[in-house]
Amino acid sequence: MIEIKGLRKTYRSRGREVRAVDGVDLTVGEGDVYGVLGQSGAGKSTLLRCVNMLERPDAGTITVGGVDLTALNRKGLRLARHGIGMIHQHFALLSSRTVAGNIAFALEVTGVPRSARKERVAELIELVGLGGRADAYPAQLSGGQKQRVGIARALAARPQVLLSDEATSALDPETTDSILRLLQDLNQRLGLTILLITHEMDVVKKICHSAAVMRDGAFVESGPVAELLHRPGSTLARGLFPLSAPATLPGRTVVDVTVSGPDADTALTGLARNFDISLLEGSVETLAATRAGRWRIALPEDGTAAVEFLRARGAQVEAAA
Ligand SMILES: Nc1ncnc2c1ncn2[C@@H]1O[C@H](COP(=O)(O)OP(=O)(O)OP(=O)(O)O)[C@@H](O)[C@H]1O
Repeated sequence: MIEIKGLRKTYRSRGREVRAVDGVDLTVGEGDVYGVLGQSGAGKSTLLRCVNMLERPDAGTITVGGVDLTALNRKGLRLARHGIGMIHQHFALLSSRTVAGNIAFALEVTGVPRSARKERVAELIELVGLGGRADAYPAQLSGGQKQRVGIARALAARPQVLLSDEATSALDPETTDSILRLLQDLNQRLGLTILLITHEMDVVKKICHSAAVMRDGAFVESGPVAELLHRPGSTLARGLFPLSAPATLPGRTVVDVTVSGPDADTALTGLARNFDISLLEGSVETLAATRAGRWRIALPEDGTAAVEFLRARGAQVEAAA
C-alpha cells in the first residue's frame, strides 16, 4: 500500500546541513499497522510528512496505493491526499467549531456537497465512539475525545491510509489504550492501513504488526515484529522486553532467550524439566503481532545442550548483554 524507495531529505539552516531522512526504504502492506520507533530527532516526523508530501523529498520515490506521489503535479497531489488521512499529537482542531463542525470541515475541503455532509458526519461520530458529543466544542472535550475528533476528521474522505504522528503522546496511559484500541478496531473493520511514528515501545507492542527502528535518519532494523524479535541483537526485542538482571554469574552461562508463537508459553517449562536452570527475569506477553516471551536465564556452566534444546524449539538464544 505504501512503498518508499531511497528517500532522502536534508534541511539547510544557518549554513548547517541536517540529513533528517538519509536513505529510507519502507514497504507497508495493505491492512498493515506499521510503527516507526525512534528517539527525538531521529527523523520520524520528516519521514511521515514526506509520505503525504507535506515535505518534498530531495530524492526517492513514494508510492501510495500504486500512485507515485513524487511524480504528481499540485492538483494530482491534492486529489491523492484525499486517500491519506493524518492525525497529530496535538489534535489541531478548530476551536471555534463543534465536534460536528470540525468533522464537516474536512468534508467541505474535499468537496462533499452540503446535502451529504450531515449524514456522513453522524456516521463518523458513531464510528469513533463520540455519540452524543456532536455539539460540544474542543475546549469541552477530554484529550482522548479530541483525538477521536481528529481521527473522524482524518477518515472523512474514506482514505485507505492513515498516518499517525505521535497520536497518543499527549495522552495519559488509560486514554492511550482506548485510542490504540480504536485504531486497531478501525484497522480490522475498515481494512485501514496505518503508518505511525512513536517514541513509545508500548504503542508498537499493542497495535503494530510491523516496525522499524529509526536512528540518525536511517532504519537500523525493520520488518514484521515477530521476525525482528528473533533477530540477533535486535533493538526492538530489547526495547519491548527490557532485561536488567545480571548478565554474568559465576559458574553459570547466562543467556537471553526469545520465543514467539504458541511455543512462548511452553518453552520454559520444557527447558526447566530437562536442565538445571534459573530464571533471572522475563515475561510472556500478548503483542499485536504474536504471543512472545523473552527471558534472561542462567544455564549450567556448559550450556551447550540447553541452548541446542531451545534452538530446536525455534528459540533465539544469545549471550546476555
Ligand atoms: N524544518 C526544519 N528545518 C531544519 N531542520 C529541521 C526541520 N525539521 C526537522 N529538522 C531537523 O531534522 C532532524 C529530524 O527531525 P524530525 O522532527 O524529523 O525528528 P523526529 O524523530 O520526528 O523527532 P521529534 O519526535 O523530536 O519530532 C532533527 O535534527 C531536526 O532538528
